[in-house]
Amino acid sequence: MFTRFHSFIRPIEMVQRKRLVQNASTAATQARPPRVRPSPVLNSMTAPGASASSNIVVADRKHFTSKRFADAPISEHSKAGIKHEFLTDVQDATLERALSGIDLLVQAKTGTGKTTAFLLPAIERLVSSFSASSNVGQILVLAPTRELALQIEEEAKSLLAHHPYGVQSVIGGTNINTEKTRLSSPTTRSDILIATPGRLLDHLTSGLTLRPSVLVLDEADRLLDQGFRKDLERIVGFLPDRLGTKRQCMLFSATFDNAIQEIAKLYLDPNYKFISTLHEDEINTHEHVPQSYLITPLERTLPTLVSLLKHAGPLAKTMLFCTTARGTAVVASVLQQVSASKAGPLLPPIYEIHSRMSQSARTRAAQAFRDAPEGAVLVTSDVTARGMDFPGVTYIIQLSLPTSPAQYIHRLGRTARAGAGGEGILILMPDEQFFLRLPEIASLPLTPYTKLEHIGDPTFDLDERAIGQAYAAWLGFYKSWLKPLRWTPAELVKQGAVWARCLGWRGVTESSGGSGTSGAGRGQRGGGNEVLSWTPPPIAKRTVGMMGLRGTPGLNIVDRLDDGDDNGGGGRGRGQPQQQGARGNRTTGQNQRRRQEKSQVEGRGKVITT
Ligand SMILES: Nc1ncnc2c1ncn2[C@@H]1O[C@H](COP(=O)(O)OP(=O)(O)OP(=O)(O)O)[C@@H](O)[C@H]1O
Repeated sequence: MFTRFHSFIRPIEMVQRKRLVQNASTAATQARPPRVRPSPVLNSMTAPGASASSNIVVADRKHFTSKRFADAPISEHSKAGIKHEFLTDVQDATLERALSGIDLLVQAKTGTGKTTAFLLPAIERLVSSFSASSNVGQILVLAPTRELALQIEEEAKSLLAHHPYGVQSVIGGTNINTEKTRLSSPTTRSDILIATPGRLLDHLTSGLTLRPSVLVLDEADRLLDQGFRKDLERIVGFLPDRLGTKRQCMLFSATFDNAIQEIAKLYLDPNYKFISTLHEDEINTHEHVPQSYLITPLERTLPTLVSLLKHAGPLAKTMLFCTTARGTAVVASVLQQVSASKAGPLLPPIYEIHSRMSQSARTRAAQAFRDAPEGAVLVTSDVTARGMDFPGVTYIIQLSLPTSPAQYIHRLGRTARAGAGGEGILILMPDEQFFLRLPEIASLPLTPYTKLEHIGDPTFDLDERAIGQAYAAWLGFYKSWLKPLRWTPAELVKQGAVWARCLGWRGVTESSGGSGTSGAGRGQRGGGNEVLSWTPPPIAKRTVGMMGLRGTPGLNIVDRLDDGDDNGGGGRGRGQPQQQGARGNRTTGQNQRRRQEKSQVEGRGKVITT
């Protein structure tokens, strides 16, 4: 479980943010214009409530200092590449220490400029050890998701615009041979290498040699949790000894969990510095972001969602987080249908992104949402929960339980970035309210949501197979939460049936004898003698076994699903993107890692495919 980090990491170097703010306000009257010149990104941001054409509303200047990049101890080439004027507090707190070459562990709120904070000193390291030929991966940056790796690559390109160095990324879901060609090309510089762990391992195991002088772990707590830990250990095993090469290591995140204490020792020099721009007792989200929760019965979830989107209006830029990849696909499909229906409310264009899509479809969706100046909804799994910097996001809706308090904070952090405003809404069903009482969440300024409009019951017609997949994914997700939910496996199955019905599963067979394996619901119809048997979506025996639900009443167990996918996966729901990807010549190991890279979140000890 996520906890504050300060209490156990030593040596701790807390940055006095108050002091920074004071300095900033004193200096503001002398050196600084009344309002900081907005960055290009800020220029495209619209605060909630403001129309897209209105000027930016800068909601929170707290994380900016009065120090200018123009005065920073960095090369002129770097200065020329920076699009910002003033350093944020995390950039200020880390720059000189990072330049000195010591190892750093850095915690700062979401959207406060951590990417520049690690890229800039790393680039300066290249400047001080200039080599006319490319030193592949002299700076190695690891990121947990492909989208984040691509985003960091873009930022590095921009910072390198006036330097002779180059940056490349290696990520899962793309053709590995093309990457190999790029990395070995004498004409392409790859001084900075941004990678997702699985794909980097593929390269290292097939002969790539790296001797990085700087290693950065972005979203370090995520990279060091169970899902990636083994890969990380193996990657470091391929690198030369840290002491021998004087490799600098920097770990960045907005959150850290207990596991990092042990892992940090493996990655950091004993004299590392811990830098936090959070105060000991400060809450870990932006205070100016209104955050509310809405409790709604499971069967009202989808109408509630439509109501929220309607209330947000056609100009809102919304990220809607769902629990699993399958769940994301099905919610996106529902919203697309509601949006297409003439009788339904006017909704902005709906995009979707999750790990069941091909990488090219993921990249296209991310780009389309990024480019949307206003009025767009990205229905997303946790693949975009961390680090993604989509400009102008005004609303974050979280549908059902986030996998942890840390994940709630990261998802919320997709809005209100770089001082802009935003709003967050968490939708829970009644049994999920325990989440609000978890200490890390109870301390946040979460208030009940009151502005819900009546929306009626939007109609939609989902592919039966898509419903079946979403149902199985739902059971898998909630199976790992049984204890706090106080559900028995039988209750879980009962609730799963409610979810399937909510998605439009009919599953009614009229017979006098019932359907054998199910018995999820039976009733009399019209006062006659006809027995009505309600059957939930079929679920493969093997999946039931893997979920530990063998013997639980109310399941419709079949030996195999018609599409031959025991895990309730593989098929496509109507309107869903194709799942083919650039597969190249993959080995079994690569395929395994590809699957692992897809499974982004460790939900309470279980890997959940997001
Ligand atoms: N000094 C600055 N002045 C103005 N804007 C900045 C500055 N530094 C970074 N930004 C902008 O702020 C936004 C957020 O930056 P970034 O993505 O690095 O945040 P982060 O702290 O890494 O967030 P997360 O924790 O979500 O990964 C980006 O659009 C970036 O261009």
